[in-house]
Amino acid sequence: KLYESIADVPKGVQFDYIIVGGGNAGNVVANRLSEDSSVQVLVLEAGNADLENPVIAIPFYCLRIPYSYNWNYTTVAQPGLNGRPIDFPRGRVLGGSSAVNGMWYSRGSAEDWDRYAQIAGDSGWSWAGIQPYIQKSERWTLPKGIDGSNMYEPSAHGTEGVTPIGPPGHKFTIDDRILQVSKDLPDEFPFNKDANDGTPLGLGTLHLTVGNGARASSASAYLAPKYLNRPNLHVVIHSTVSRVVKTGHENGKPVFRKVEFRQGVGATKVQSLQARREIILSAGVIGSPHILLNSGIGPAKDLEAVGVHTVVDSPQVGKNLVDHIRVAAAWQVKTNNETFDDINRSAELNAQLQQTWASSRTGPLVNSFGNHWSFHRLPTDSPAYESGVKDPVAGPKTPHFEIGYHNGLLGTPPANGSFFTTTIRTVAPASRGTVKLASSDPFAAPLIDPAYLDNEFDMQTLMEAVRSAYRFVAAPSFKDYIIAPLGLADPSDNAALRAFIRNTGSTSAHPTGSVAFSRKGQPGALDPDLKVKGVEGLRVIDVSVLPFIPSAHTQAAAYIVGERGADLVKESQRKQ
Ligand SMILES: Cc1cc2nc3c(=O)[nH]c(=O)nc-3n(C[C@H](O)[C@H](O)[C@H](O)COP(=O)(O)OP(=O)(O)OC[C@H]3O[C@@H](n4cnc5c(N)ncnc54)[C@H](O)[C@@H]3O)c2cc1C
Repeated sequence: KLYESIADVPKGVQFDYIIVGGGNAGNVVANRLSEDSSVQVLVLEAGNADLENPVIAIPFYCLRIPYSYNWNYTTVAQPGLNGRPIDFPRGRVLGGSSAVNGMWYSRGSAEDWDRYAQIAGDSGWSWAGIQPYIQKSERWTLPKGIDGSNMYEPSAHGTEGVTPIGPPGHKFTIDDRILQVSKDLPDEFPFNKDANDGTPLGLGTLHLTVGNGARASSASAYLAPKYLNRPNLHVVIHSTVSRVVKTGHENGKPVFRKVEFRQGVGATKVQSLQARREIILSAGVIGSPHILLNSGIGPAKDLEAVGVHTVVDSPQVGKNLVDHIRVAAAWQVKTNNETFDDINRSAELNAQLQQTWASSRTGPLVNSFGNHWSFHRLPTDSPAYESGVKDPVAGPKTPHFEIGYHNGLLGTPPANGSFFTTTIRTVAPASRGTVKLASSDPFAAPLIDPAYLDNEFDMQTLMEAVRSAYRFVAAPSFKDYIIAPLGLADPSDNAALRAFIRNTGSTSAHPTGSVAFSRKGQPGALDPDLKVKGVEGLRVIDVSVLPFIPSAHTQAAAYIVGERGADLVKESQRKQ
């Protein structure tokens, strides 16, 4: 059941598992662990639960989601972005970032996952090893009126899982023009029917976590009423966890089976709860390392610097933060009343479309903010290879960068004009950043440093990616459509291109890696079974566990990590 307050949970229940964070991965874990009716599962989520709010439920409004559903983090000043600190969004609502994201669903390359397995020394993390978890999480669903041919490879998709996933449900006239580029420029933009089959390179139709025209989040899917009604599943919102607390020693290691938390906005009282088996941190790439550091599990030197007592010196906690740096390039296009700029500037049109959405779940509001993506390798003669930085991709079939295609301006357009935008991101960056404590106050925001563009490899990748986007709009099928670029005039002017990237670069909101796994017995934050090294009773299950960022949008990884993480917990339980 969903509770507003811990005081409402039936008295006397002893929780076997306490999951911190009812986000993307956390709700998957909660669902799977509560399949066993003999265990009691508690989820503590800091945010509220607001799935019916149209701004969350209507896919097209994903760029309008207000700050009240967000942790409102800001990075530290980024030297690679000309000293700018930037917004760093993370969902703070039941469903976590899956309730506020753009819903694009991509798994990365088979090589990404095979590298995880190799790092972990655990074939369960390989591409072959994760297939059962993809099947468990995915329920491939074609939207009304979409036949889906040329949009996916059926053998790569599960139809029996929990989360509805499918191609966009509304076709724009520009869609044919975009796909025509794969015929105009087949060497650079080869057609790829399905980027989710382990080989993402090429241009094709993207996939979305949308079902019956509405956003599917881990809350709407994994906490659907039939699951939330289980008598052994308890989800409490408005509960911000500050620390895990040592409760004793087992096997010569400190045990952490207690959480401290505050309930409600502005509350000062700290409450605590103990789990019989495990505490599972699913608080995300910032929340999970933040809680560990607050608890004295982290690099001793950094903890002492802010006056936090070290319980376990774990140098890798909070290290290895990686995100996909991105820029957006936009063009004014010949007006055809077909771009979504009109929706973004007309309240009247919005009202009409909302009615259509509500009555038939059709129309442009069933889409996110783009229908196509393309994934690319750097050319073999790229100056990136001369940068002295090791090529960060997982293998030869893994992309270095991605271009997303958008049928309008992202954000509020001017009063007149129609636009086309590309979002351009490195999907295999070399940069590595940190999450650190700002102070010993466990409720103070941590210091977030993604270290964007701190190396020439990433800069060269993004420069090549921007040039590629400009070549895209110069393709025969596009060039009659384009009027003029809005920002950067000429991407062959290297100085201007660098300045454009440093002045406008921002987050893709895909950070991973801040509590990463490594081989058992090797330095690192977690073992391959996601247990915190050097500790008993404590695991992390969210995208912070991935030692490299996947060459993909990261929610698919959250579902996969959640599914496999839950199985690993069950396996430990069986062994006990
Ligand atoms: C704006 C935005 C757009 C994105 N777009 C896409 C996209 O289109 N496609 C894609 O694949 N990915 C996208 N992503 C990324 C993707 O959504 C995330 O990588 C993924 O959902 C992360 O899952 P997670 O379980 O690791 O963390 P989250 O889903 O962020 O879950 C963490 C949860 O823990 C809670 N929490 C944190 N700290 C505490 C605490 N101290 N106490 C209690 N609760 C706590 C949070 O409120 C949250 O609910 C986007 C992300 C954002 C923010």
